[in-house]
Order: sequence, then structure tokens, then C-alpha cells
Amino acid sequence: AQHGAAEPIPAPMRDLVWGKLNFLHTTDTHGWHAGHLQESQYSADWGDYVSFAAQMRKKADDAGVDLLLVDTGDRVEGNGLYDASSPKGQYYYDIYREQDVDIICTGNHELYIASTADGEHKHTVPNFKGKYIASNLDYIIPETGERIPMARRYRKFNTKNQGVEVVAFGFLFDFTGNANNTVVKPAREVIREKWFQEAIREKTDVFVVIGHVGVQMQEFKDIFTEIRRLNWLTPILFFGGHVHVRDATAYDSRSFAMASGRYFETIGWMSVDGPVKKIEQVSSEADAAAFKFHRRYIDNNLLGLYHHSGLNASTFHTEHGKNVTAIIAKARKELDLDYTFGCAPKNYWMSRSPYPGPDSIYTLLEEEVIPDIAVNHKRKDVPRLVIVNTGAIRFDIFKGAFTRDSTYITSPFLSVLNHIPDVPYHAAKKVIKLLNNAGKIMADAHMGNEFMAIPEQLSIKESIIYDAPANPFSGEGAQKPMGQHGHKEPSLIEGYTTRDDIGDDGDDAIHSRVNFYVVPNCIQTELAFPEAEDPETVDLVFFDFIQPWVLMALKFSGEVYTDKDVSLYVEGTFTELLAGWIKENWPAKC
Ligand SMILES: Nc1ccn([C@@H]2O[C@H](COP(=O)(O)O)[C@@H](O)[C@H]2O)c(=O)n1
Repeated sequence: AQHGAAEPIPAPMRDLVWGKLNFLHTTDTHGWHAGHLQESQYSADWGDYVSFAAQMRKKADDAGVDLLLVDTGDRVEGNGLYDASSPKGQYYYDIYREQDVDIICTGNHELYIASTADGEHKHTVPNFKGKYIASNLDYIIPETGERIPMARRYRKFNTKNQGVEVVAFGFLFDFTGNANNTVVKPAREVIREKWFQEAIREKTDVFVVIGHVGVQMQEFKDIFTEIRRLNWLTPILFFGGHVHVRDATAYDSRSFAMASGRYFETIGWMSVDGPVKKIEQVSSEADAAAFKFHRRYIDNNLLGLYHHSGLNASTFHTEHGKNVTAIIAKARKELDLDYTFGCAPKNYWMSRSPYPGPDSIYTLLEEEVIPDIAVNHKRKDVPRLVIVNTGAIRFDIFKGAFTRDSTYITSPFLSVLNHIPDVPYHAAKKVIKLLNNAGKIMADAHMGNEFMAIPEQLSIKESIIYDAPANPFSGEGAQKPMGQHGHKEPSLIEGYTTRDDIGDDGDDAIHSRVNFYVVPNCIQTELAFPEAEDPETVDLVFFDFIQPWVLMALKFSGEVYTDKDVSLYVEGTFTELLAGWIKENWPAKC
């Protein structure tokens, strides 16, 4: 872990279940490779994960089984370690590559900005040569305009210890927000392509489909159906992401799918036991029923990593892992990520507390930040509606130092405030309602409103509010306390208490439960409104990211505008404006 990171706290633990084929999975790490410095339960860093993987590979070798590492994209955007350098990612590529990942693919965040996709093609694809898979993604070479596969379409290989044959694919969901130097092909079309049809006719022991795709999303179901059509008994394993939740499901008795959260809070574990080699003659559904699948969501917590590897603080860390931790520390220092803009007076939550409310980060924005930053001095007296999508905020603010790192953690995007001047108020006032409530109408116009909100809400549609704190030690297979604290039951800290299609025993550490309050897709602030009556016209101000939705909503309200009618409202990215606001408004020292 990084120097100064929160000390890990012991928790009651569920053990890992090993099989013949075992996997460690990361997804949506979004630059959090230094770990969560302010949260004890997720404070291990990428160097610790390098040590963990090496120790677990050794365990696998000793037992004669196999361990593979998987990453399903969105490695970038969301943390100072990636976003604070100029150009972005200057330190990230060399840190990330230190992990020996066996199967890796692209997420949507690698593609929003053309230079990010260039960086992916120039650095990460060659860093993981032969292991990077792009089943439905092409790249356009800037110099020639030639369109080529981002990386190989699939990978066939044998595992190290048992020689298990694997055919692996790497997909991205049907993403349309990419810059024009990549082409994402819809999964449902790619599965009809000749190369895919040939690949699924390869005789293999197991298919592994990795993807930046939620495990409940249609893309995975389509891929599963097509592979299964021709391979009735072969196990098919899916590793997904994008939705930022811990999740697992089975599409049938010989398949299994898991997603491993977000922000390097979670290291997913999947194992398969049973007749995984063809030589073991799976010839009937009865044989195939012998497959056993397990999943575990490992908190990225050093004490947990020690526990699962059977090691301790003096035996766990490899030289390689320690070096990676040191490289991260050096990068953080050079980027001055601990520079403090101000001191947050309390915690502000995205989903842990209701919106509107005193502890909601969105209420803070709506009532305090936006009125100060959404000001164009030439038009400051013109009434305006300022609309901000909630997905633009990526993480909670914790009481205490708000650092350069926190600015990117809260708001990594290059979003700016644009505006359309003098919009008739009768139409402008309908926009927020359409963005928040007219999901069906907007979806019919191929503009899914849910893409303006936080990704978690693609999966969690209703608030989850617990009546009272859960009984810590109840439930299936009540757990033994972790490591060095003998028989004393540690008190629980808040964290994941996952319920997925497999059950509620997926998390490795037992936490106390956390409420999840669903928030609207967008929030709105009214500024400079006359007191007596409604204005005739207003300036409509909004993040550039939601411009297509805003234009569509205006059209539905009877006012047609195009991109040509939109111009910048305030100089500077939202990230810079927020940092400036904090410097002005929160005390400098904590
Ligand atoms: N410039 C941007 C880019 C993205 N968003 C929000 O992020 C969501 C996607 O997040 P994933 O990590 O799941 O890919 C997207 O739906 C937006 O809500 C944004 O606000 N601005």
C-alpha cells in the first residue's frame, strides 16, 4: 500500500474455493492503481496485487492447477494517477503493465477521446502482445486512415500446468460514444462473422469470454447463445464489467459469469472444478453436471490478500510488487497528488444518502457550487437553467483534505459548461423533466437516458435502504475472524454486502451494510430568475457530454436547435472550476 494510506482493518472472512481452473479478475479500475488512500478496506495498491498474483500463481503451481489473470477494461479516467499528467496516462501505462495479465480487453473509457484510444493502441496493446483481445473493436491508423483490428480477435492457448485448452474472446458492449478513430461493431453482428464462426468450432476444453459488458446485458447473452448452439457441453466462462457492481450469474448449468465491481475496490475470483479437460470425457449432460463454479469478491485489502495467500506482512510482498509500489509513490509525488485545495467539512455521498439532502454531493453542487461557477460575466444577469448529469460525478467526497487527486476522483472528465442563449422558457423548463422521467420516449429516439447517470444505476434501479444495521455474524457459513486477531470478533466496517443470482455469500469480507439511494439522471439549478414572474427566455446551460440529450429534449418540447446553436458558457473544465471553488470556499487546512 502507499505510504499514508488508511491502515487495513480486519474483517470476518470467507475463504476462496479453488478448482482446477482459477481466475483473478479486475475491471473498471479507472486509474485507482494506488488503491484507496482514504478507505481502509480497499487500500492495497497495484504493487500489492502484483505480489498477490505471484503468490497465488505459486500456490496454483504447487497444487498442479492453473491460475489466469483477466482485466475487462476501463483502466483509465477517474484518478489523479491517470488524469493529472499532461498528456494523461504518462505514468499509468508503465505501472499497469507490471501485472502479468493473461486476457485483457478494452472499455468505453479507453475510447471516448481519440488520444486515449491512440495511447491504448500504442502502449497497452503491445504491452500485452498476444493477450490483448479485441473481438469487436477496430482502430483507425491516424497517418494512413487504414482500419485494422485494435488487437487480435481471439486467443487460443493452453494453460501452464494442466494444458487446459482455452479459446478466449474480448468484447466491448455496443458503445456509440467513441471518438472517430475507433469502430465498435455490435456484438450481435460480430457473432455472425466468419472468423467468430470458425473460432467457436475450435475444439476446446473451455471458452472464456471477457468483456466490458455487464453480465446481465444482452451482448453477453447473445454471445453465450451462439457459442452454446455449437458447443452443448463445453463450459463457457464470462468476465464482465462496465456497470461498476459486484455481480454473478449463470446462463445455464455449464456457464458462469461474474463482474468485479469498480475502482480497484474488488479483485474477482472465479474457479471451475470438475472434468475441465476433454481427456476427462464430458460426453453427456450428466458428466457436465459435475462442473462446479465458484465466485468470490475479494476486497482490495492487504489483510485479506495475506489471508488468501496464507502469508503475512513479512512473507507476502515480492521484490517486484515492492518495486511497483515504489514506482506508484514516485509518480504520485511527481504529480503532486497530495496538494490540498481545501478541507471538506464533512462527507458528501453520491448514493449513500438521499438526494436532495444535506449529505448529498448533488445537493452540494446544486445549491453551493453551481451558483458560483456557472457564471458568464457578460450574461450573469440573464436568467438561466444549469443542468448537470449525475454521472459526471464519479466518487464521494470524504471529510478532510480535498487534494489534486480528489479533483480527478470526483470529476475526471474534460467536461465543460456549454449553453444555448435565449431559449423560450416554456420549452427550456421541460428539459429536466424529459431527461429524468421520459426514459421511454428518449429510448425510442435511441437516446437511453440512463447513460447520463452513474453506471451503478444501470443495474440498481431502485433505492436499497436497510431498516437497521444487519446482524454482523448471521447468515450462511458464519465466518472466522481474519488473521492475527485470534478469536476476538472484529467490529464490522461499512462495505459491500452483495446479493447476486448465486446468493449472498460472494464477498470475502463481511461488512456492515450501506444504503444505496437512486439519484436522478440530471440535476438543475435556477439562477438569476426574476422574483415576480417567469422569464420569457433563459440561457440553457449544460455539460457538453449531455448535449445530444438536451437537443433531443428541446425538440420534444417544440424548439429545434442544433450543435451550431451551442457555444461555450464558461472557460475551464468542470474539474478545474470545482477545484477553484473548493480553494475559495473550504478552509485551507484540516
Ligand atoms: N465525459 C463523460 C464521460 C462519461 N460520463 C458518465 O460516465 C458514464 C460511463 O461510465 P462507465 O465508467 O460505466 O463507462 C456515462 O454513462 C456518464 O454518466 C460523463 O458524465 N461524462
